[in-house]
Amino acid sequence: MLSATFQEFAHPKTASQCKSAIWPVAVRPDSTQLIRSSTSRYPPGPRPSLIPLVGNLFDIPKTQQWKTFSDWGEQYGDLVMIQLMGKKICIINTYKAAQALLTVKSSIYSDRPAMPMVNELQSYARQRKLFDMGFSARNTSRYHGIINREYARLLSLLMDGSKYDDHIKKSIDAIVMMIGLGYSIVEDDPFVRIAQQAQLAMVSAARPGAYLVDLFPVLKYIPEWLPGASFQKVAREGRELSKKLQTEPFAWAISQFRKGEAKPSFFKALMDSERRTEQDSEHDTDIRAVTAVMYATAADTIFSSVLTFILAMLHAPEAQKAAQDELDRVISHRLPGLDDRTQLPYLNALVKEALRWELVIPLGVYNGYVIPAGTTIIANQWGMAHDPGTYDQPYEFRPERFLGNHGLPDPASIAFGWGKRACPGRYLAEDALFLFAAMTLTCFTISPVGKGKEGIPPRQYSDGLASRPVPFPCSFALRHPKAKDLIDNNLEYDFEGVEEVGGGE
Ligand code: HEM
Repeated sequence: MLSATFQEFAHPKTASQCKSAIWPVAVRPDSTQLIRSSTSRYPPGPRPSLIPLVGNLFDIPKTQQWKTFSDWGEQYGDLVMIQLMGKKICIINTYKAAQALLTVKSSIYSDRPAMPMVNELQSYARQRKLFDMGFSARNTSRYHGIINREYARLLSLLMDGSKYDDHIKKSIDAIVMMIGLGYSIVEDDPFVRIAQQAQLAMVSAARPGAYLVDLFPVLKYIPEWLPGASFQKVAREGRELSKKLQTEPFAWAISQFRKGEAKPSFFKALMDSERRTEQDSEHDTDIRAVTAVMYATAADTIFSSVLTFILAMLHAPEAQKAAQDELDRVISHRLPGLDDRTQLPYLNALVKEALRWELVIPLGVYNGYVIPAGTTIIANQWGMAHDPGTYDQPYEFRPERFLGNHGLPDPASIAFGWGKRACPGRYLAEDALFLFAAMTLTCFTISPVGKGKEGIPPRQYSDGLASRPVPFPCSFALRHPKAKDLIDNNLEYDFEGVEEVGGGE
């Protein structure tokens, strides 16, 4: 059954679509010739090297691999097969194929963790259920008060105009630590520092293909002093950081809980849950791991999506203006909240477009794929979001594409991954991005610092599992005197009434 689906996508584009235009084919003089016949059960792809085991190693660029994968997609079709060290890797470049292979058929994945380097840091498969419970749409809405309060403070800091990215990063750290543990961060916070280090180790460890151990789990048994086994060192350091991340903040949270002083949070919801008994050490181990994963994954991803939103506002001032007009029309006398979302269709479309325009996680890696046995799957999320066959003029920032009955895939269904391994923090991420956009656009105009087209910062993104814009200057200018009043009045507003976060779902 699956092979039928696989075969459905495992053919190249028609001759007219296919740049090489020689399907089925054997020979072209460059390294990207098609090498398989139409009767092959595998999709086509660039020709692997004749040197044993090297495969397509030298065809894969060291940075921004997703762009090369998209070029291959145009050349070979929805699915592209490459080889590394004798191992087959299938790249999915279109939403349609990803839906069929990764979502509809997601039950065929093994539960086996995808990447040993990452899983050294976050072996929490058993704990996924707790995550899903804590961050269901309903439970996430109980954290809205925390996000509101922090953003209200952030607006007043953005008025000073400088170091906007520092202010935003701290605000998101504060949100994540409060939601995760009920913890208020301080200047140069020690827990935030550990979370950042662990996150960095995880991100560099998870760069697809960065470490062969991702493809050959057996390599993890090689001692780290052997030449070429530097991944062992990274994994060891990652394990140490992971341990620190799991123990230090948790010890603080437990002491608060025992004193009866724990604030509503993900941690407290799990501690209060009916599943836990006083002597339940297994459940406590799960809570420790899962809260650590939460603050290691949430802050940087939300930060990246917010930076992309800001960069997009510099590239598409007319979209910014349209969202501001909508906000002024619908809510004029107060700051917007998440409850206003249904009244703000244009802003909703703008946030979707920000998730599509650049991807926080450009590539997803999946293992345990059954057919062909042992194939590693790379979901080229970036390629899917920029596929002109799905989104017209994909490099343009055009929220209008998501207005009315557009029939387009929701970018969230690409940006947050697939099937069983899809992002459990999706609702929190979307809410945090939406509220950031709504509050900042109500109060500020976001503009480039420089003049003219040259003043607009380029769309340059970092590499790694999670990508973000390289730092760029911009200005937040108050839109009108009333905006300052809105900000000042909200600082006095008491958002303390954050609801208890219940277990429930
Ligand atoms: C805009 C922000 C975010 C984006 C775009 C994003 C995207 C993703 C994607 C694509 C995956 C799947 C990775 C894979 O292919 O294996 C993922 C996994 C994950 N995300 Fe997010 N994420 C975001 C925010 C968050 C937040 C706020 C949290 C925590 C509350 C979170 C927690 C996780 C966890 C724990 C996983 C691993 C899930 C598993 O393997 O079962 N993410 N995320």
